[in-house]
Amino acid sequence: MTRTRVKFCGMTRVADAVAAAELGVDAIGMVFTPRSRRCVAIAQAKVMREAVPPFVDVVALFMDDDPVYVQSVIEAVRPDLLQFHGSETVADCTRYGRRYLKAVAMGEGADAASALSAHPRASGLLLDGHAPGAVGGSGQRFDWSRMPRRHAQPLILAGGLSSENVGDAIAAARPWGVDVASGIESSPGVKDAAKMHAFMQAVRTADRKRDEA
Ligand SMILES: O=C(O)c1ccccc1N[C@@H]1O[C@H](COP(=O)(O)O)[C@@H](O)[C@H]1O
Repeated sequence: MTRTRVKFCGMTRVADAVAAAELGVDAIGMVFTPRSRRCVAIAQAKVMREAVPPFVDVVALFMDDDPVYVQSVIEAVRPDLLQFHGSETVADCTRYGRRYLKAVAMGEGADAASALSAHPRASGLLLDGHAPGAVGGSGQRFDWSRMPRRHAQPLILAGGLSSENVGDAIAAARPWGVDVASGIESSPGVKDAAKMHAFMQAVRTADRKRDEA
């Protein structure tokens, strides 16, 4: 039975994190890079972390951030996974001794195959839309046919997903997982309960269609 994994990213409110967990998400993302509109304070992240039930992973997202800051987040929030969105090398990602996801920006002309092979130690690779000049989490999608069909590590599709297009994205790219921030929000960092619910429904419908095909 197909079960596309789901991560809701950019959580800043406890109620949103709890609602996402109740909907059955596999992971909740918190953004710690100060360059993001969704950057959450460590104190607030600790409260959210405590509210997330077992069997739901907490993912801490960074983008070329100072290692001292990254380490302070790790110690305070105790995330299950790290997610790196910048130009971090393997050494930058592995220095904390934690499991991590590495994002690959799928801008025009990006070579997905070589970008993916550059991070053999990542627990998963996240292929993301890339809007020139934007930081990330900007709702920019990419051509899903560019997503490799097979790879040694789990591949996660991100960028501009919403309840309206995630079914088509899953049918086209058959990702191991999907990740969404802006498509489930009313404003940056503020999640919309109806959009979160509709997104999960759309994923499960797409999974059923894959099994019936
Ligand atoms: O969400 C952010 O603010 C963010 C900042 C910097 C790097 C990545 C960020 N979010 C990640 O972007 C993708 C796609 O987001 P969207 O659905 O297109 O808004 C997702 O993986 C977020 O984790």
